[in-house]
Amino acid sequence: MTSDPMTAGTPLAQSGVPAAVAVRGVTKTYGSVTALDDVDFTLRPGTVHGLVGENGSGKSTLTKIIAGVLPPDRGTVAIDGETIKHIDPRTSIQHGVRVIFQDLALFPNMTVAENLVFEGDRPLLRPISARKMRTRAREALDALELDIDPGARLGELSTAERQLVAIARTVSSDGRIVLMDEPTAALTHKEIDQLLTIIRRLSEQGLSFVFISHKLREVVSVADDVTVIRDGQVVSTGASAEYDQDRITDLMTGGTVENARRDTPAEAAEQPVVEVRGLSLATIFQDVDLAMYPGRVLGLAGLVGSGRTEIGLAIAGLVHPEKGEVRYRGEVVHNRRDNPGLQYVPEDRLTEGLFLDWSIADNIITNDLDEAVGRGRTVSTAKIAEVGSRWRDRLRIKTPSVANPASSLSGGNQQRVLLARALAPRPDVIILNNPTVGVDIGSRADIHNVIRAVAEEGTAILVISDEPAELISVCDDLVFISEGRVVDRRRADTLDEEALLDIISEGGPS
Ligand SMILES: Nc1ncnc2c1ncn2[C@@H]1O[C@H](COP(=O)(O)OP(=O)(O)OP(=O)(O)O)[C@@H](O)[C@H]1O
Repeated sequence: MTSDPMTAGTPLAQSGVPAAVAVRGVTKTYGSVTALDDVDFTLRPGTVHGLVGENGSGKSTLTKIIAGVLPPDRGTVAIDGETIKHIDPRTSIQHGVRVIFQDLALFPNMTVAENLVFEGDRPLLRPISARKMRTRAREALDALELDIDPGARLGELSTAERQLVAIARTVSSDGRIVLMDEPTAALTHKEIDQLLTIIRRLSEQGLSFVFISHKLREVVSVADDVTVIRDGQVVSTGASAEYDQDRITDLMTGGTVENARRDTPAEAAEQPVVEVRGLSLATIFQDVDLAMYPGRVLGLAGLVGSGRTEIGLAIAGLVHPEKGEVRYRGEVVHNRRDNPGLQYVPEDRLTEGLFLDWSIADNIITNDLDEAVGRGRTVSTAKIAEVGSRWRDRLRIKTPSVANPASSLSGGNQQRVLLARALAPRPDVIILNNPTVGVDIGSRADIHNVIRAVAEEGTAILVISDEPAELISVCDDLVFISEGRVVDRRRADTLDEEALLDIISEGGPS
């Protein structure tokens, strides 16, 4: 274990003022897995604290302990200088701790105002008046200088706006210590800037934030302090000025991560496996033409909301276009859902992806049941375990046993199970929607290597992504989508990140 002797485990002291949160000597195990091992963590009041680490390093477990959702096996949690004996969610909330989970825990069918003033424990017989609710909602939105209509239904807002409503609710309900897990995963670059500005402003007003993100650039820019966890242990903690992305990456992974660019193969000579012509659906996408070739990785670049996901879904047969056609090996396909040669990996693994109660191995094998047939032509549990273990090793899924439920994995490791499931039947076309969302930097390089290796084997791959570095590093060709239309096509090796970002944000060639 590499550690940073200068700072490892050193509490960030601030003279005279008690820490907003002080975690001391916390250990937490799940069965044979030690998720946290004697962890110290100090959140100074009025600061933003970036918490970083690879997938499965223990970040979510630490936030759950501070939020009182999980009891520690050993160690203590103090809030504002008061050590809390048996921390539970109610005590943590009473002390001003609020967690903004990735799913935001808001109510899409209620208005913004109703979401803002919702109190789960308010007696039914004492409802709040509509006028009071509007006033309180307005105040909460104004406090963050947000231009959002309190009467709008939450489900109609963009993800970024919902994120901001979640923060406004936290502030208006007297939250003072805010724990945010991957808050920017679904936001555009502009929305991320807006969110980070609001977080900075609120911290200057005295709120304290724990900010978990795999996007190290954001962490370095927004945080006052940084803590790096590796395998459940704090390997470094200190002022963010002492860190840059490279140093954090080294500390997280214990070594250097190489993120190579793909050696683009020679011009695609063969026939395309998939050919898309004139694909249109209402105002969502129009006249999309593209081709996917064996052994090549095509990137679909564009802003969130540009229509790129829907185009990917239409190619996968999960959304029905109104016009145009998709050909598979020259034949027009009518029901692509029946085609095991084509696999789609969704971005949202919790709602669209995994069977969380099933074992990791069962999740992987569902797509490749032939492989599970043993002697006597019955499904063999030994074979299922064998296939699961093979994929665990190949994608470095961090688990002591593939018999464990998928719910026992950290978010980034769940992402790998989804990928394994899609790759198991050896598809000849695979569509990956944001394949490394929520995945740490070391695992991202692993997943990129797997994508390249699968392409080498002859699979045609479509990668939908909003990460310029990812598109550049893994793709051969790029198609840019803006407002549902193809606005540009480039070979990836002719662009750098900046040029790519320019095309995406300007919505076409300059
Ligand atoms: N309910 C559970 N049962 C068993 N093991 C668990 C459970 N929850 C987490 N773990 C294990 O504890 C370790 C730490 O997981 P945690 O979710 O805290 O990681 P993380 O740093 O938040 O990862 P990610 O970046 O992928 O979200 C992992 O090895 C994970 O597999």
